[in-house]
Amino acid sequence: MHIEIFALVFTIFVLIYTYFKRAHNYWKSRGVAGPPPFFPFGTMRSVILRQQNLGDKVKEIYNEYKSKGHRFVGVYFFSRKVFVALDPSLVKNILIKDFNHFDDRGIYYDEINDPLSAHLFSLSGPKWRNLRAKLTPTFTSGKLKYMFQTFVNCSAQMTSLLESKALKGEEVEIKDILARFTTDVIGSTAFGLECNTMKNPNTQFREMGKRAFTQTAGDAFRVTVIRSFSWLAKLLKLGIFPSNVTKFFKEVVEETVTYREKNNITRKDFLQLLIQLKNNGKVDDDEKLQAEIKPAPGTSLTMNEAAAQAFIFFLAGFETTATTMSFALFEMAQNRDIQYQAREEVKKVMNDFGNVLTYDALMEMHYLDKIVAETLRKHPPAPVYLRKCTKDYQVPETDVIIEEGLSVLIPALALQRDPDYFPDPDVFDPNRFDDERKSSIKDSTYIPFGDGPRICIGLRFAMIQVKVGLSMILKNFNFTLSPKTPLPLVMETQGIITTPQSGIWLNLTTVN
Ligand code: HEM
Repeated sequence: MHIEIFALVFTIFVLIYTYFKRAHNYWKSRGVAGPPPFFPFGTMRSVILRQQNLGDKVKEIYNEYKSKGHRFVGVYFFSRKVFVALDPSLVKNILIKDFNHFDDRGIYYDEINDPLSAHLFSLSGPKWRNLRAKLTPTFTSGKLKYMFQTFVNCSAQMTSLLESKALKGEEVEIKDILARFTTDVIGSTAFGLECNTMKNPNTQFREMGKRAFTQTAGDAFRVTVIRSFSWLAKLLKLGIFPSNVTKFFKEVVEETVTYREKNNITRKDFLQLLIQLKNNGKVDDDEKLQAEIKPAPGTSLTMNEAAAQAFIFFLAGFETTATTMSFALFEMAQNRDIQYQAREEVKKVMNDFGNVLTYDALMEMHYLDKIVAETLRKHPPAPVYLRKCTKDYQVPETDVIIEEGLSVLIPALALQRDPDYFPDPDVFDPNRFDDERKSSIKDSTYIPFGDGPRICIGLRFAMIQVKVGLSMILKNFNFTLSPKTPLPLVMETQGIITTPQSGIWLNLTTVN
């Protein structure tokens, strides 16, 4: 009996091993270079075991293979094959020129059992195209101007909290406070909730937001099943996020929409625009947000679809922008002349606008724009991102075919830290984005928001939020790096967004 069990286990092991061996021969047999794969992790052992950040690992591979003259490489996550584009012209083809071969991300969604998963980030094909067309008008500068006061109100609450800490001489972990600021902004604009996490850091909204970004062992197992056996995930009705998280966000949207419709309430936020899409199939022109428009049949959003978009705005928007502001402050804390110049600009512009932070004032802060651009170059929150090949694609000037169904990885961090494109890449130099120098940046080497038709839809919203947060801090505080911040920064090894493991600690003093 023991021998039979042993034989069975042995046979299963041999079968799995053979399967992996064969899978791991894929790139070599096609003449595509890449790091040698090992059973069972493939080429990403350190990332899978959470010993290394994905962005850093890809940068390591990029540097090694680019220096050997390769324009692309093949890697494996377990047995999953991933094509990595190293050459900017190839990146440009994938994101822009030959987009019709790569218009999907290959992210699992299940409209029926997990309606919140069917959002703009995960949808593909005509469904994505149709939704993108509908949502694009919600991000025009006119609509963002309309919401601007919400950004300012939330930043004022943040400034009061920072002031109380500064006056007590307390060090602050700025990433946490900025995440509360961005949670308040998105909570208000996408869900219509006054979260006020500055006063109450443990609101259910923030807790649920944090839970969505934390991966327990159970979550990791569920996500692995979803990624590897999507048919089984659909059968078992598994969702990407824990069910209490999706239930919470779905109910918030449903309750707020019902309340607004019943009481005829309108507000200047995304949710109002999503309600318009639900009822009318399109958003109103900027000047007539409350006007009646005849519904265009079959084009409106359902309640679930509206909730899914609010959910992705929150997921894609709060951590990315908080991280960007944190890194900008980290760099300015160490480069005091840059901090000084930025503060002088903010003070001057504010003075010109009667000491009120308006949308137009923000647009005049050009040095701050360069600081944000350089922060996103040196510390892109999304160090890599994925596309899925939807139609076989022959890599130009080669015989290599990227087959339909394969994942394609874009190494944003590696390109943006490549000394061939950005000399002294580890130096924080906002003047790289001066008008004349900016025009010489090679195409597709600076891509913190992606590029092409699937470029980040929240780009302008993000820039406004980041600039509002930074200008309020610069105007009100001088800041230095606390010795509590470990140098060099150590990045989290889990999650896709680059974020410092021990946070960023600052000492603040008020500006007179
Ligand atoms: C600094 C902040 C942000 C960064 C660095 C960032 C970065 C990115 C990147 C790299 C992509 C993928 C682009 C591609 O595949 O070509 C993306 C997509 C997306 N982002 Fe952002 N993002 C930021 C803020 C936001 C905000 C504030 C929102 C919403 C309010 C948002 C919503 C989205 C959505 C919905 C997509 C998917 C677009 C589509 O597939 O059509 N992002 N973002």
